[in-house]
Amino acid sequence: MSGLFLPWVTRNARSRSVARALSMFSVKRFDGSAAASGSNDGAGDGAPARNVDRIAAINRQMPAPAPKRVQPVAGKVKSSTSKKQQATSKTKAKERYLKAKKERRKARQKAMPAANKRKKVDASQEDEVQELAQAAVEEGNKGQGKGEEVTSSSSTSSSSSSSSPSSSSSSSSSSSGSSSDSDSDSDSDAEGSSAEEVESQRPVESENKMDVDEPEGLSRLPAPRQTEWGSKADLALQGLPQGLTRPTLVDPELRSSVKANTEEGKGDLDLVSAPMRSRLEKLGVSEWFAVQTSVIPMLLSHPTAYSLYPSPPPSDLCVSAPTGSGKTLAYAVPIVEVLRRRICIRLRALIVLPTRDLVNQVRETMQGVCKGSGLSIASVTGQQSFAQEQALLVNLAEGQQRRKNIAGLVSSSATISEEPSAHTEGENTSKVDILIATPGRLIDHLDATPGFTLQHLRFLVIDEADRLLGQSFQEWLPRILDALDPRKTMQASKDDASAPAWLRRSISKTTGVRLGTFGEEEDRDPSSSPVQKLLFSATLTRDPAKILALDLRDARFVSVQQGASSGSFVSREESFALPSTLHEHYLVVPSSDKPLHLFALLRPAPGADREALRSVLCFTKSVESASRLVKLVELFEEERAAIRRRNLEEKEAALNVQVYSSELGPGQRMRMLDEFRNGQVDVLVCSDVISRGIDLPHVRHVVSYDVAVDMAKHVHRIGRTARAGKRGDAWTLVEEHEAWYFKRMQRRGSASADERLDKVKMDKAQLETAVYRVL
Ligand SMILES: Nc1ncnc2c1ncn2[C@@H]1O[C@H](COP(=O)(O)OP(=O)(O)OP(=O)(O)O)[C@@H](O)[C@H]1O
Repeated sequence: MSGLFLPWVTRNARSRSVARALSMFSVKRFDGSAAASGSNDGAGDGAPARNVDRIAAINRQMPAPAPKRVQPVAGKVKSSTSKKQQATSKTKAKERYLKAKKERRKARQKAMPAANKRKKVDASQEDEVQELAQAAVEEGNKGQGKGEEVTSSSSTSSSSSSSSPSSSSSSSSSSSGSSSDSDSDSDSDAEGSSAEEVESQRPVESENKMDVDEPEGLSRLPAPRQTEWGSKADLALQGLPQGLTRPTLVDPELRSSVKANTEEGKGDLDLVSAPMRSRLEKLGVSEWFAVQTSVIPMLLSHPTAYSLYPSPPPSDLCVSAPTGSGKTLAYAVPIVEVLRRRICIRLRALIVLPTRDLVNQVRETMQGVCKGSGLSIASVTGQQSFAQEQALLVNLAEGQQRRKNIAGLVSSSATISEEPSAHTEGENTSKVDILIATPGRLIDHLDATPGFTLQHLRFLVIDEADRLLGQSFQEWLPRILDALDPRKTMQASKDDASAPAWLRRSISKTTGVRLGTFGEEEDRDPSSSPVQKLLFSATLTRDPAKILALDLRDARFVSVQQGASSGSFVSREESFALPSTLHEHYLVVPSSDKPLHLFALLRPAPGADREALRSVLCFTKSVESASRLVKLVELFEEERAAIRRRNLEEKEAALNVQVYSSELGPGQRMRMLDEFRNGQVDVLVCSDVISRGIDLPHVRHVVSYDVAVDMAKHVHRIGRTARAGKRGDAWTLVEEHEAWYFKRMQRRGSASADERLDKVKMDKAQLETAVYRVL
């Protein structure tokens, strides 16, 4: 049944708000099964079975329909006359062929020596079978040439059917019926089956259907296959630096005290200064996490680590560590430790992040760590006007003023002609030591902010590197690399903290006095950039093309993952490590029952053996789905409250469910995150806009209402909980037709998927009770 048909909604006086909400979901269809169950259940309004169907009918509008494979129709329509003609012509051809074949064999046997005769008989029988099949095919092709339709050769003989392609398809078509039950497949394979077994369990129904109907003579194109990651050797061959093919593996359980190690001699982490330690302790950091324990010494123990223009420059570093494992401090602490010794302000550290929210978050962390160091920090994301950001970055007014003052001091003949333009790098008037930026806005400033330069950069951090390296807008990466290249910014490489280059030249010309420089500016090697590049992500992939584009120097790769200490790490090159405190559950559900399952998680039936989920971050596939889901949950809540009132049950607080989306203004987004942090919002529904990097320590549960499109996205989503060693639970609602793909994604994307994943089953009673209490 199609068209707008919602009899139960209009009949049910109690559900006027349901009808209102439904009209918002623009319900266009109410299919026969739901209507039938609504009218046949014989129960009054609010009967459980009927309500389940009603909700299912609402939800039918929510998920996008799964794409269907188009079945080829060629070769399907066959007239019975042509089939008979074909069968007759084939039989005759076969007879003719057999006769000729028999005669040939006899002649051969006569000519053969006696000893060989017995062996050859067997072989010739096999030949015969093959030639029979060949003859049948040839005959069929002749028929095709005459405009006859070709039928499957499986009908000709049992032996030939085993070798002909069409017969194999017919046998697989019979098996497709049994293999089509993807749900039962997903139910049964949770324990202990290998990745290969998963491959063999792939639902083959649609493929085999296509085989059955394919016209003979057309060879099928190979099925698309996902690119496999190469072995270490393969990666190395593709030009990946050696250091990246051999990761330094770090046990995620590794910890060390932030307090200075006074008893057992100096440890690597004792390189961290006392003021920094006390600062961290004030921030609640008493021990270093694994990624910090390994990365901080790597960055601070190099002989030239504290130099602003290290020569030789230290190695670049790529770090992959689970979500919530403390990667931000792993780079923030060494940066502040090195830069706190600087004398004059230059832009020395640039941290690039993919979103404004992440920039704000990292800026706050940096400000916390920097406090008392004298370093200045700024961020540019486009949230402020361009002019405001420029005013934060460079001190143009001061630079212009200085030029004016100097013009008065130095003789006019010597200075005015040499005075560089306001854009000259030599007149660096940076107001910040550390800049945190989104790539687009950074490029805008490189283009249009006079005096803004990256030539003094000591650290370039690319956080969420795999995501950023996948973005090419404004050619941000090559532009940054160009801005770092000293050969391209040579002109201003020897400026001075107190006197710009043009002034030094002018003064030495007129007075003969050579002005000194602060620090190591004079000694820096103009052919190589002092910048150390640091890449971080929980899902850092070593895609050679992207890595090579970064022009890394002697790069090393640190990977924090389970099994590293025991040596049991196997070379699953691109598998992602997950926090050990994360518990992952999934529910295989019919698409139409997804809201019911979510609601049953939020409002479990009385007596259910699990607690209601609160502090939930819920991911949907789009902003639109997020808004609709929020409306649906609100509707459930309204009805639930109404029933409780009528039943004189105790009043209970309604769930506060909100949408968080990029469509909200920056202020609204910040407010909403604050409310969520404070516990005012119970469920925050969002698309993948905050799946990466956002640190909301109180998030106890993550629900993937729609399955993530790939494992990397899944890892970032579920990584919003179980952070900093706390327990967290992730729940994924998997539609029946997605079950196989979900499991394959899990097994390919992370080791120990089978042990980790907990399959949750909700019986109908649990769902019905939940719904009964709603409507
Ligand atoms: N040594 C530590 N002791 C206690 N808390 C820490 C420590 N290091 C980091 N944290 C806290 O852990 C949380 C997660 O840190 P952070 O955001 O740096 O994780 P991450 O590895 O960058 O995660 P993601 O990959 O999701 O971005 C933060 O709240 C941070 O304050």
